[in-house]
Amino acid sequence: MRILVVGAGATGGLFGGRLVQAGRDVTFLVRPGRARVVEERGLRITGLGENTVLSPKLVRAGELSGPYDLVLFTVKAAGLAAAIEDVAPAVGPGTLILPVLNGLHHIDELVARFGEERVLGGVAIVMTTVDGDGDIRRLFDLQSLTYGARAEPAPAALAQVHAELSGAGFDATLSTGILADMWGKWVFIASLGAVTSLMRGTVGEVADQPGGIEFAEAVVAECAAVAEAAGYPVPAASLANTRAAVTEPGSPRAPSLYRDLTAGLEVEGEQIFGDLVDRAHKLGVAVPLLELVRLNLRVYRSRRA
Ligand SMILES: NC(=O)C1=CN([C@@H]2O[C@H](COP(=O)(O)OP(=O)(O)OC[C@H]3O[C@@H](n4cnc5c(N)ncnc54)[C@H](OP(=O)(O)O)[C@@H]3O)[C@@H](O)[C@H]2O)C=CC1
Ligand SMILES: CC(C)(CO)C(=O)C(=O)O
Repeated sequence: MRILVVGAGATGGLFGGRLVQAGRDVTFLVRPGRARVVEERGLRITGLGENTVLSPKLVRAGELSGPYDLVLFTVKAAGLAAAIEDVAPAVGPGTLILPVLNGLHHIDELVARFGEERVLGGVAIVMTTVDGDGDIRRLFDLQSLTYGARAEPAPAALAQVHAELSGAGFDATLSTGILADMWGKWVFIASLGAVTSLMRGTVGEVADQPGGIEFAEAVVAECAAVAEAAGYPVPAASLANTRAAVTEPGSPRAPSLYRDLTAGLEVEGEQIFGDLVDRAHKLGVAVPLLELVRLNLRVYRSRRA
């Protein structure tokens, strides 16, 4: 199976790198700057005692030949529209597309370009970043990828995709309820992102202040209410995990959105919070805290512009 990984950043570098290590036929679609770094240093995965150096196949936009069987989309939201056009020559009638972006906004864009039947749902649970040297640094011992068909019947090639992704050094799960999984992850990332980005602090820094835990719990309640109204209530155990993760005193936890924010980089504010607020309004759910986060990040983004 020919696999194209779009982007060799924090998520694409890790999952694509693991697939390369496992001997799968993987090519990374990269832009010139990233290509230079990977060609000079190799694709390096570091952190948690690891020092892996790989020399994967790279391809640039305009050099793609023939369709791939699986396209793993690992760009950030701001790069999605351009990446969709770059990757189009690699998508044929039998290609399946597996995006790992947070939220749900990207599904509509991918479906509009490539068709309903081609786009799977996906959830990545990792904590990785690209460091100053261009290496993929693992910050936490999490490596899991969950994917599945968003509607029945599932594409025939999905079983083969699952076989290719399995046994490659990360947890690979074929889900029969991927939309619910995506909503669950969205509630988690929006809760964690809202608490840390609005307060400009890690989970522990917020939880350690009077009122911090109550604030975080109120954020989780808003996010969960939207998911429930949308028809994807987060199971109680999963919600309890989310609540525990965002209220833990002393915890250094923070999402990639917070790392981007504190580094002065572009953030996925509209995709993670704005989209949730819009859906809440349509569903009649009150989300004053999420509206505040959206406004806060809009101000941040306007100052960057
Ligand atoms: N990092 C994490 O721990 C997690 C992130 N996520 C989500 O995954 C998604 C991806 O995030 P992440 O991997 O962190 O982002 P990164 O910015 O680290 O990586 C994205 C990569 O995509 C590349 N890219 C963008 N456009 C193109 C293009 N047209 N062609 C080729 N490459 C392109 C960028 O290349 P260039 O270097 O040229 O800019 C960059 O290397 C986000 O939605 C994020 O929220 C989900 C779970 C965990
Ligand atoms: C919260 C986390 C680490 C889970 O994978 C994530 O999705 C992110 O940082 O973007």
